[in-house]
Amino acid sequence: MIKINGLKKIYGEATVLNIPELIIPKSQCFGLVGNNGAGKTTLFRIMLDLVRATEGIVMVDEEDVSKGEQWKTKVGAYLDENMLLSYLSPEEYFNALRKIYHLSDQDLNLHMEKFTDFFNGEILGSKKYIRDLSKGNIKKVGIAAAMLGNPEAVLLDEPFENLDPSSQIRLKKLILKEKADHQVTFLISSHDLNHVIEICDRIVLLEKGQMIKDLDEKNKMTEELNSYFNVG
Ligand SMILES: Nc1ncnc2c1ncn2[C@@H]1O[C@H](COP(=O)(O)OP(=O)(O)OP(=O)(O)O)[C@@H](O)[C@H]1O
Repeated sequence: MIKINGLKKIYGEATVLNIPELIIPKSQCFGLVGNNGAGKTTLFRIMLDLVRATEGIVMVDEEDVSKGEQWKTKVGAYLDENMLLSYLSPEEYFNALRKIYHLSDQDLNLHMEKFTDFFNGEILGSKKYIRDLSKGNIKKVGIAAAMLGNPEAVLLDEPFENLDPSSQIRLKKLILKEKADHQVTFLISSHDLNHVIEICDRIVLLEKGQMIKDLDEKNKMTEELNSYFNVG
């Protein structure tokens, strides 16, 4: 379970995030939406202790992420290309992660098998370094890496961006299957309302760092989000 309390991030005079309380239970597929600059990436970065909050606390299973290390074995994430070792081939990268997570070759092979359709024959055996893959294929490496090591929660920033339509559909299936089979909690930020509405149990709408909607009824998500984003 992820708990946020009194979280604020202030840059100079600007408060870019202000979340009094947010609790994300185990196995929830949590969608985060909001216009450019709303604070989605900042929230994810603070949750992963990549950026320090000005005030407040993020807890993963009762552990403050800015103080402990144990949570790192429970959380996988892909925010951007900076999280990868782009000078490695995908195989070399996955194998390095396999060693970090103390997985066997067989564990890694089983994990890779889950991504066969998603990779579409373009990732493994491509004889390319990660940096030389297309943007969409780099994203696929990052997403597969985020799900390696049996994390309890996976944070994905704009996972559908740069993916072709078939890959977007395959990713939605992968997320739903991981959630159903292993009760993985997913936190997904996206500008694609249709995708998040389809797969998320709950969607929070951020505006200028504030949570202005917290929606958990499927039939209301479409109406509420369309009316908010319809700039007509
Ligand atoms: N290092 C920084 N210094 C100053 N301001 C920053 C810094 N990092 C982020 N911000 C500001 O924080 C606000 C939130 O940015 P953030 O990237 O979290 O938004 P976002 O919702 O992820 O946007 P997008 O949809 O465009 O990716 C923006 O106004 C941004 O300019």
